[in-house]
Amino acid sequence: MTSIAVIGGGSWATAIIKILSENNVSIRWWLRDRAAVDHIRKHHYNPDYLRDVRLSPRKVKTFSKITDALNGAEYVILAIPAAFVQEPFQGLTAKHFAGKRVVSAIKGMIPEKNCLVTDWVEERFEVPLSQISVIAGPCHAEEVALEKQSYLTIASTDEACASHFAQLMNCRFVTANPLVDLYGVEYAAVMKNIVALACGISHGLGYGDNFQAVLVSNAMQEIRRFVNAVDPRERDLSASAYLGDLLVTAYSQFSRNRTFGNMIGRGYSVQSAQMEMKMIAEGYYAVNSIFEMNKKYGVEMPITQATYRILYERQPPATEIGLLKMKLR
Ligand SMILES: NC(=O)c1ccc[n+]([C@@H]2O[C@H](COP(=O)([O-])OP(=O)(O)OC[C@H]3O[C@@H](n4cnc5c(N)ncnc54)[C@H](O)[C@@H]3O)[C@@H](O)[C@H]2O)c1
Ligand SMILES: O=P(O)(O)OC[C@H](O)CO
Repeated sequence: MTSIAVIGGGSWATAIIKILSENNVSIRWWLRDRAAVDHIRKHHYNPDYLRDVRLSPRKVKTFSKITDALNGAEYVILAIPAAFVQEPFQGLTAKHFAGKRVVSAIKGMIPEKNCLVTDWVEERFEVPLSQISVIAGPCHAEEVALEKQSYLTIASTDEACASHFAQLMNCRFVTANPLVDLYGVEYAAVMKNIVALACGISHGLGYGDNFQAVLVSNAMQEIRRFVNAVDPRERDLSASAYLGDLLVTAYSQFSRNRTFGNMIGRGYSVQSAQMEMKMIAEGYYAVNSIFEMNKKYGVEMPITQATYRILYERQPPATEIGLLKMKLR
C-alpha cells in the first residue's frame, strides 16, 4: 500500500481522495478544521465539500496535526489554495520532507512571493525538483464526485516521477497521463484561472458566446506568449493539460473563477463576491502575481492587464472590457 498524505480539506482534496481510494493506497488526510476531522472519522464523508462522496475508513485516516499526517507518507499532496498553503507548514523544516515526493494539486501562485507552489516547495523544504510533480488537466471536483470520465495530466521535470504518480491516479473514471513540462503546465493552469475571471466578467456584463469564443482564442495566444517567455521549450499547447483546462474553466457551470468573474461583471465588489462564494477563486490572487511577474518579461497580455485593472485598480468592468474588445482579433 502506498502511503499518501493529503493536505487540505476543500473540494479538490476530497475529490483526489476519492480517486486515490480506488487504488491500493493508505491516505493520511490533514484538514484545518478539527470538527471536520472528527466528523469524517465518525460519518465517513466531508461535511463541508462533496458530501455525497463516501470515504473508506480502512483507506482514509484524518488528522488535525500536520506532522501526524506526514508521518511515514511516501507522497505529500498539497490541495489548499496557494494563498493559504504556507500557513499549515509553519515551523516545519526540510527534515519533515526528507525522502518524500511532493505533488501540488494547486493551480495558483503564492501571493506574497509571486512564485509557483513547486518553486516554494523546492526552496523551502529542499525537495529535489525531480521529486516534485503537479496534478493538472481539465477536471472539476464536482464531476469526479459523480464519477464522470475525466483526464488528468501529471507533470514533472522527471518522467519516472510523473509516471509513478499517474499510475496511482488512474482508475475506473480517471485516466491520468504523465508529461515532462512542469513549469509550462503549472503556469498555464495559473493563467487559465485569470481567463475564466475575464470570461465571467464579460458574461456578467452581457457579452455572449460569440465574444467569449474570441476571448478564449486570444487567451490561448496570451498563455502561449507568456509561458514561452518564462520557460522556453517545445510544447504542444493544444494538449488537454493546457487548452483543455482553459476550455473547462471558461465554459463550465462549476468553475469557481468564472462564477467569481460573473459576479464582478454584474456589479459586485471583490469583497462581496468573495463573501458570497464559499470557495476560493485562485485567479483573483494569480492576476496580481502574473501582472507583477510580467514587469520583468514585458509580454503583451491585454486580458491579464484588463482583469488586473478591474480587480486591483477598481476600474469599471464595462470600460475595461470595452477597451479589451478593440484589442481582440
Ligand atoms: N475544485 C476543483 O475542482 C479543483 C480542480 C483542480 C484544481 N483545483 C485547485 O485545488 C486547490 C484547492 O482548491 P479547492 O477547490 O479544493 O478549494 P475550495 O474552495 O473547495 O476549498 C477551500 C480550501 O481552502 C481552505 N482555506 C480557506 N481559507 C483558508 C485560510 N484562511 N487558511 C487556510 N486554509 C483556508 C479550506 O480549508 C479548504 O481546504 C486550488 O488551487 C484550486 O485551483 C481545484
Ligand atoms: O474552473 P475552476 O475555476 O473551478 O478551477 C477548477 C479546475 O482548475 C478546473 O480544471
